[in-house]
Amino acid sequence: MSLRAATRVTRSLSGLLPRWGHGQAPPLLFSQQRNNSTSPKIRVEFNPTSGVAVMHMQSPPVNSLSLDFLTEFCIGLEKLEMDKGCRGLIITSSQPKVFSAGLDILEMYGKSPERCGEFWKAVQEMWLKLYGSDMITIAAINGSSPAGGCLMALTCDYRIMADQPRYTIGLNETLLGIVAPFWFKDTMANTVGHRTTEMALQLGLLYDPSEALNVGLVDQLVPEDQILSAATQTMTKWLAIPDHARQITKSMMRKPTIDRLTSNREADIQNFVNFITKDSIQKSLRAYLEILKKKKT
Ligand SMILES: CCCCCCCC/C=C\C/C=C/C(=O)SCCNC(=O)CCNC(=O)[C@H](O)C(C)(C)COP(=O)(O)OP(=O)(O)OC[C@H]1O[C@@H](n2cnc3c(N)ncnc32)[C@H](O)[C@@H]1OP(=O)(O)O
Repeated sequence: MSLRAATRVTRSLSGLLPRWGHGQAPPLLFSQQRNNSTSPKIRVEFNPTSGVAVMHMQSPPVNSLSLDFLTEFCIGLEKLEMDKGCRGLIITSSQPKVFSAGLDILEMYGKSPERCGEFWKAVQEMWLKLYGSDMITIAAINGSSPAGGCLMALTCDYRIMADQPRYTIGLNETLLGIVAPFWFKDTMANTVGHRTTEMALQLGLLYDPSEALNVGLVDQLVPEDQILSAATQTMTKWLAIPDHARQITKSMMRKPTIDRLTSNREADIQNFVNFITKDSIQKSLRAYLEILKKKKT
């Protein structure tokens, strides 16, 4: 059964699930240790001659955005941002078939409100740093990229996706019974327009590469083995533009969206915590996690 079809079963499944109290962790059925490995989740290669860095996401199995991952990502990004010699950043995945599976669902399931707040602050930080980056940012999407993974790609200046029909990309939050926050929605609308975003978000649409190119969610498709060379070629074109003019233009386009979150950060964290710790939402997340597990059997 496809994940999308399986997700439709969530509603009928949820009636069979046991209830648990607000803020109380249900029995741990899932491995909560997976992302606690101490090996680096991000590998950065910087070429001082070209001024371009390649960030490889290497957090098995699916580069899910855990608190540890996001912290490492932001530290890496900050270091590159402070290095005046670094003008461009390509983000890609070292994991087979997946760019990023989006937010780590285990960070949102059975966690205390304090921990959820800390996690959400890190998600905001990743978006603020990447969307507001002075560097030229290119996502080399060499695998599926749902929800938060799609957000990460949308936050870059340019998106190249591997032309592999089984890969999908989109903000599919509603399929999990959750809602894409306003700044996820704004980032998508800034890229593909209001109408496409409205429909995609309500239906939780996951696009294959050709559909994603058609709606403008990605800018270019290439065979998977050419993704880094295509990203490097595009980067060369962007590097030819004087930095200050490009950076001011980028800031002019993105500042109103960034300001909207910056001036509502605390309220946004509170909204997230209130929403995600609701019994009904925890129940949906649990059912979704079970579906992900069952997919294998
Ligand atoms: C009133 C308004 C209030 C607003 C409040 C805002 C609330 C909004 C909150 C949050 C927004 C949410 C954003 C998100 O990003 S949620 C995450 C969404 N992600 C997904 O739906 C992706 C799910 N995963 C997949 O579809 C697939 O795993 C895949 C296509 C990425 C890869 O497929 P495949 O290679 O076949 O791998 P498996 O499915 O077998 O997975 C391997 C392994 O990884 C686990 N896993 C997958 N995704 C996640 C994840 N996102 N988080 C944690 N773990 C994940 C999966 O369970 C398997 O685990 P294993 O069995 O232990 O190996």
